[in-house]
Amino acid sequence: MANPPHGGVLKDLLARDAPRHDELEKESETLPAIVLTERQLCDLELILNGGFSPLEGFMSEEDYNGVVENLRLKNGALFSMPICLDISPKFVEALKLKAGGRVTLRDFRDDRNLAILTIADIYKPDKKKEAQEVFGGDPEHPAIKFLMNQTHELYIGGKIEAVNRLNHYDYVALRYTPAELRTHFDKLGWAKVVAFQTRNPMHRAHRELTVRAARDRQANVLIHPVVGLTKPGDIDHFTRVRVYEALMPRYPNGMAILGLLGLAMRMGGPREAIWHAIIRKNHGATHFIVGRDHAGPGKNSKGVDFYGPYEAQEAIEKYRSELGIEVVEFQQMTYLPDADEYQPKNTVPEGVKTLDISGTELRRRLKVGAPIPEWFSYPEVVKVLRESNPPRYKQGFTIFLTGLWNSGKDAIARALQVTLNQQGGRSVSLLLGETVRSELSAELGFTREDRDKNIARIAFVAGELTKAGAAVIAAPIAPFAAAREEARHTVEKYGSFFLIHVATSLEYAEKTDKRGIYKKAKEGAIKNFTGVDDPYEKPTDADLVVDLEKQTVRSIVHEIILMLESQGFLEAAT
Ligand SMILES: Nc1ncnc2c1ncn2[C@@H]1O[C@H](COP(=O)(O)OS(=O)(=O)O)[C@@H](OP(=O)(O)O)[C@H]1O
Repeated sequence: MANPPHGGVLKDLLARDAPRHDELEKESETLPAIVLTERQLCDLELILNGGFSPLEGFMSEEDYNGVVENLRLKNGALFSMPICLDISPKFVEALKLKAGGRVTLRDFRDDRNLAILTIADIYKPDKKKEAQEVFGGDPEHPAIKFLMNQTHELYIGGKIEAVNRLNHYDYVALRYTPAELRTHFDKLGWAKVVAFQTRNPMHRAHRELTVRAARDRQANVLIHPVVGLTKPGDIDHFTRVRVYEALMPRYPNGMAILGLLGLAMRMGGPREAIWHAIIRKNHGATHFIVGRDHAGPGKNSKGVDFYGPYEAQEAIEKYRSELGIEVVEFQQMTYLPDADEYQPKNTVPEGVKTLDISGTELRRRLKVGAPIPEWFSYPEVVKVLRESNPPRYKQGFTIFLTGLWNSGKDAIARALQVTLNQQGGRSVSLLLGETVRSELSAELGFTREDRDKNIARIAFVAGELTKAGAAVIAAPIAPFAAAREEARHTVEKYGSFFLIHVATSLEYAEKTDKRGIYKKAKEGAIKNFTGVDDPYEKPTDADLVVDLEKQTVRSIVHEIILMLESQGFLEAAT
């Protein structure tokens, strides 16, 4: 039998309310609705499926205060994390929400009604106290930043009736509800299950650690990674799940299974560790691995750790007797090259050689395509990570040429396009000013506002193409520094951006104008013409400055190619 849930009864609201589904669905259509955010959706899913048992809804004021102050619900049960539905006073007023009323909770992704909440109370939390008591009070803590900047002023508490489960479209088969996992453990005949929480890719050390935990306790293993919300900047869950799937065959057959948990983490260290243990208990695990700095957000900007390395383990220890899940303390594993094995760091005798690769070093190696040794990770895991972190020579980039009309930027752009096509390896997209103006921005004129919009559209397209691995060459006039900076910012979310100022002088651009455009502009036939009666703000942040009066198109293209090559974009690593 799987471990009994927290509080004794699995609060599987979906199963409980299934017989009343049609009636509840009908009612949900008639009620005012709150459209849930991504984080609220994650919380709701775990309330609906019993992952947060004994909760049956979002916390009312008494439960909330009890949890913040003493880690206890009103009924005395241990619970360490406030699970609250925040709402703005304006919204409460607009929908005339009040205690006793009923409100539908809706999914923002597909507008489906998921639940009905019967309002117990609407209250103003003491956010300062919550920040201090729950997360430790450092204003740089991500959960405190979220609480202060993104969480609305009021919380709305009340019990929930389930209408529909959340729809997922990724890794659906691996997302087990607590009830499903419990059934699965029973079917497999697993009496003892060690759960392993992670928000990172797993390597050989993690495999050794979990196997060791299983061996010590004569248990099986549940790899239970978080795929809801983790720390900003973490490796995306798509990559991670492919990593876990690649790793699973490395466990002895029948020893371990993989299940995904749609939790929104708070990075709350000690409080979060207790919460994680309760969630795993609800999913049927009997043992839970708690590591060094478990669910901690690392260091603040002054380099100070938000939590002590063993604070989480100490917090758990304090509640050990009532947790109902045995905590297995994580010993950091280290590699002993002479023995070709992993050992807990604290058991390695002095003088014995050990090897480690830090997360930062791993990211560096992935970025530059440097080797990752087999003692550290399995080739199939590294392959997945490399696919998601291709080396520079496989990454997309944007070359953004800015300059006056007839500065030569279009000629350079076209010559660069064919040069890169000749090189091969990437598709090359050319976004000339005139093409964009006719295909994307036909309705725009040449006011500053319209020009800014035009550049923002180019940046959006360039960003998407860069993300997809293309070489993008954009060549608008882009006379304003702020818009160029914004474009850099947009593209750099996905790849590299090079600003090239084609600094050919106005005199030269005018002298070589075979179409008589400058003449027309000077005569007033074209208004707001850049360089004539509209400004051009010279870039101060260009990655390269070129000038067609002093250089040929060929030499400029060569300069750009050399710049790309020097940064690893053109040469395949050996
Ligand atoms: N007032 C004014 N100022 C500047 N340019 C003008 C203006 N009116 C029209 N054109 C023609 O529009 C083309 C330049 O547009 P861009 O998209 O590169 O400009 S911007 O980056 O949005 O500022 C460029 O067209 P092409 O020669 O076809 O490239 C200009 O000739």
